[in-house]
Amino acid sequence: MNYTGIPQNKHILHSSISNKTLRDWQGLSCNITPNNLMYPIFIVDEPDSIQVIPSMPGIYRFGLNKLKDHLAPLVSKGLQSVLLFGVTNSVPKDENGTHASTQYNPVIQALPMLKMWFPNLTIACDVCLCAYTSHGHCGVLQADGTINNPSSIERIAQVGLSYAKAGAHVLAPSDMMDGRIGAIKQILREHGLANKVAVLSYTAKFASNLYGPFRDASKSAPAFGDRKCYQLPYESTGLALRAAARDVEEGADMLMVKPVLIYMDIVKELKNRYPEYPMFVYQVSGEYAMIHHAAKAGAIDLRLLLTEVLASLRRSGADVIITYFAPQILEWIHGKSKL
Ligand SMILES: NCC(=O)CCC(=O)O
Ligand SMILES: [Zn+2]
Ligand SMILES: [Zn+2]
Repeated sequence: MNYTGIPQNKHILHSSISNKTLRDWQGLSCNITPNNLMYPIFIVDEPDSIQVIPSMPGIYRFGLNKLKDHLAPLVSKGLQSVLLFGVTNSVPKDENGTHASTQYNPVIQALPMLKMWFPNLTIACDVCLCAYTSHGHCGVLQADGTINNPSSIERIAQVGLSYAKAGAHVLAPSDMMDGRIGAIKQILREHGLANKVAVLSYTAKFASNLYGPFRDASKSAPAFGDRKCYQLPYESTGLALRAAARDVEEGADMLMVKPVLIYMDIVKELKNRYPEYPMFVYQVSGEYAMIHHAAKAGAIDLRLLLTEVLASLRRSGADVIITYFAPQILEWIHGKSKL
């Protein structure tokens, strides 16, 4: 025995983790509740169909008449929020994405129904043109094929307004045009909706190789070129920070990093810089596919790995995780008090 006062026991860590409650106390800020989840949904313009998406096993495109049955069990398990994407098969596409803001847009049709069926569900709408433009780009183009930024943000603001008028609680512009947050905030103010509708900015949306399955799901692949002139280069922390400063300045209510698993340094940095803002992260289609296929091949255990991934996202600073795994996670939360 040594009673000299030298704190020999100070670095014994096992005492903090020797039972489950003790371990839980070490990570309470990483807990996952239904409030930490947002579920992306594809709504297709064929009211009675449920369409398989081959590149995203387990995820479907739902027609308007199939949405209620899909969502009701999830809402009863605690689902708090959804992120809506429209997918069009028969709606004519044009240069300006005209039907992104008309009744042809399946999201605009679905909003009043969803609000009636699920009055406590918070509904966010992805605001973009790419599913409605003939060229498949996220903005309006000039004759030489480059982005016309002023026309693009005018259209994006109009699309946002039409979702807001149809009942959206949150507008999430994913187009990555300069000035879109300010343009949306301005049009909401002009129509008396600024105090009712929040703006979740896809702040740091990187030009990633992880979006492939989504483009298949939403039929929004660009007809030519790529999105590198408006999405962020993945090497650039500097542009991600400038994008966040810009969006905060323009009045964004919530921030997002997308994709997430290979961008967690950015999540941490943005959360440290903007602790006042809820931090959203989007676990995108390619991340979903990688985890799904690894589990299917028997390389990893889906539940164990996903639990670890979710905890690590929370640890890095994420408040809300947008994930295609939401139904699965809710099922686990529902079956057990803690994930
Ligand atoms: N605005 C949404 C995307 O661009 C892609 C999301 C995904 O890959 O899941
Ligand atoms: Zn887009
Ligand atoms: Zn997008």
